[in-house]
Amino acid sequence: MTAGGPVTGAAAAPALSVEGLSRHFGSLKAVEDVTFEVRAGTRHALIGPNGAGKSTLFALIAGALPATAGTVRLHGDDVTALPEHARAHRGLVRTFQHSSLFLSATARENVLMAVQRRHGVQARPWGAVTRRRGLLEEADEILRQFHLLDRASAGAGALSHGERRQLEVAVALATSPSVLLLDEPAAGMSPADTQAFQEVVLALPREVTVLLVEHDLDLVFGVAERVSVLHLGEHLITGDPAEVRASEAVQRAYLGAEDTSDLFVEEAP
Ligand SMILES: Nc1ncnc2c1ncn2[C@@H]1O[C@H](COP(=O)(O)OP(=O)(O)OP(=O)(O)O)[C@@H](O)[C@H]1O
Repeated sequence: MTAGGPVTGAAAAPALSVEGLSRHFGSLKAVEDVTFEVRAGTRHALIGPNGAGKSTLFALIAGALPATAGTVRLHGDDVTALPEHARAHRGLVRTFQHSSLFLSATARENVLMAVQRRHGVQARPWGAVTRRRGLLEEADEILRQFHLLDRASAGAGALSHGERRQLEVAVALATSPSVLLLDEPAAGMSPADTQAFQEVVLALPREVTVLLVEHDLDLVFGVAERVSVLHLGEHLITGDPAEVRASEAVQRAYLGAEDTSDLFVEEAP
């Protein structure tokens, strides 16, 4: 395994792949023999009805939960044995469903701390944050991309729910990930916040591959170029949105689920 990045010669490898990945809880097969790939540079969504195994699979990919069987590869490199922080160090970075921000620090300080970590500068959230001009400018540029520059001096705890979710992605992006895992970002968001968040995801740089686990199918079909569907722990299909919508197996899996109608409504032109 090569430390610090993709394996040389593996340029054609998918950004992320899972092969035969399983996680059992006693006799419950929460994730069972799942195999799919996330191509480099794509916005890829993972969906499925309640209890399908999405959160468990996400935790296996991030390294928060050990697999019962199978392999996780990052840029072709087997990272299955690595803990979450080591995967993050290699560029596989997740945002959390529950806020991971320093709520007593400002929006700018939150991004600055992530920028500092990337540059190997010691960050001290409880004290004065080093204000090196270049790092500060970098942090402000990220805040600008996320339409948060005018909120830079606000405490993260004073931001609206939607702004906080955007700040979480800004903080993750500041660590320069190659694969960004977004864990149900629209949870608890208003439709307007979800729309703003969709624009943020669409504006992310192409060097960053995005894997999104999300219940809000408007957001999923608004951003995803590829979609993987889980059902009862098993992988049903990975394809482009039209293929997934047309899949009878997917239609059967969603039958009776409240969000079925959304799944099959054609996208607005
Ligand atoms: N720590 C655990 N111990 C035992 N069973 C678990 C555990 N975590 C998840 N499960 C079970 O695994 C199955 C898949 O759960 P998971 O949360 O991964 O599904 P999900 O698709 O994310 O569901 P939802 O959409 O409702 O969040 C469920 O039956 C759940 O009860």
